[in-house]
Amino acid sequence: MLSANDEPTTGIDPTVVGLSRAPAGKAAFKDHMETRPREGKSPERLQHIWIITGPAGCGKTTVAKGLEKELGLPFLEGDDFHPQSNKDKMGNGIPLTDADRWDWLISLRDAATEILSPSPANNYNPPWGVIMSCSALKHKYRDVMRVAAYDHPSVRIHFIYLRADESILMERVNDRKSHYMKSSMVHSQVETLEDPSPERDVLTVDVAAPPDEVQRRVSAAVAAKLAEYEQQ
Ligand SMILES: Nc1ncnc2c1ncn2[C@@H]1O[C@H](COP(=O)(O)OP(=O)(O)O)[C@@H](O)[C@H]1O
Ligand SMILES: O=C(O)[C@H](O)[C@@H](O)[C@H](O)[C@H](O)COP(=O)(O)O
Repeated sequence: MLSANDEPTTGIDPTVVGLSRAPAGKAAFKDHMETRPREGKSPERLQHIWIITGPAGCGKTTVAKGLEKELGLPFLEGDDFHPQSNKDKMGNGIPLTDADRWDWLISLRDAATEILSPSPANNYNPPWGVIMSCSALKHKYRDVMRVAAYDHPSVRIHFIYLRADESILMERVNDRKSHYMKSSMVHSQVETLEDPSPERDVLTVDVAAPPDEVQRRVSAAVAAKLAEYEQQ
């Protein structure tokens, strides 16, 4: 049985790059979708926060929506949590500063922990996880998200880092119309990015592939991570 502080120690490499095999589909996640405590298992289920991360244009929203559908979990769109002042700044081609980002990150984190807490809104039966999109470009921004597990021993944080070259990001942001983030911001996003790949709770997915293939890679990474917990 997995206790609150245990982490999987199986041999599965947590860094998943360029997987090409399809995941087992919805069945792979069935056990985690179960909302009742199961006999013989701890009634305190683990809850997972899946943070889809990477610079503008890497495909966070696209992937998060795909996972939302596949896992049947709530999705928090990071863009929706920016104050208007941040959107105006980015829309004018001015990169955000650390000071602009703290409250945004904290509000996203708080929204995730609220969803995962028993409340009248979820009939005291919160979901087994939540998905969010959030660029979380720097290590310290990711640490803000990691705080979500400090006071909630049943919560596990996973970053799914969508890795792409600047040329791909430029292409995708250029193709995306009616978004405040324009392609002139891509370079500063890449410059600001501190490579998340070496961090132990990060699953890295190469996204230089069509959307269906990227979605398969992400689903496979999620299924592999969940399988680690099942093996405990
Ligand atoms: N794998 C992909 N291949 C080609 N285009 C993609 C892919 N994933 C997303 N896109 C497109 O790229 C643009 C940016 O994707 P989006 O999900 O908004 O990225 P982000 O949320 O990271 O900024 C959108 O127009 C989207 O339709
Ligand atoms: O879809 C996008 O283009 C990005 O998700 C973008 O909208 C995001 O909100 C900013 O990237 C946040 O600001 P920073 O990435 O500069 O922290």
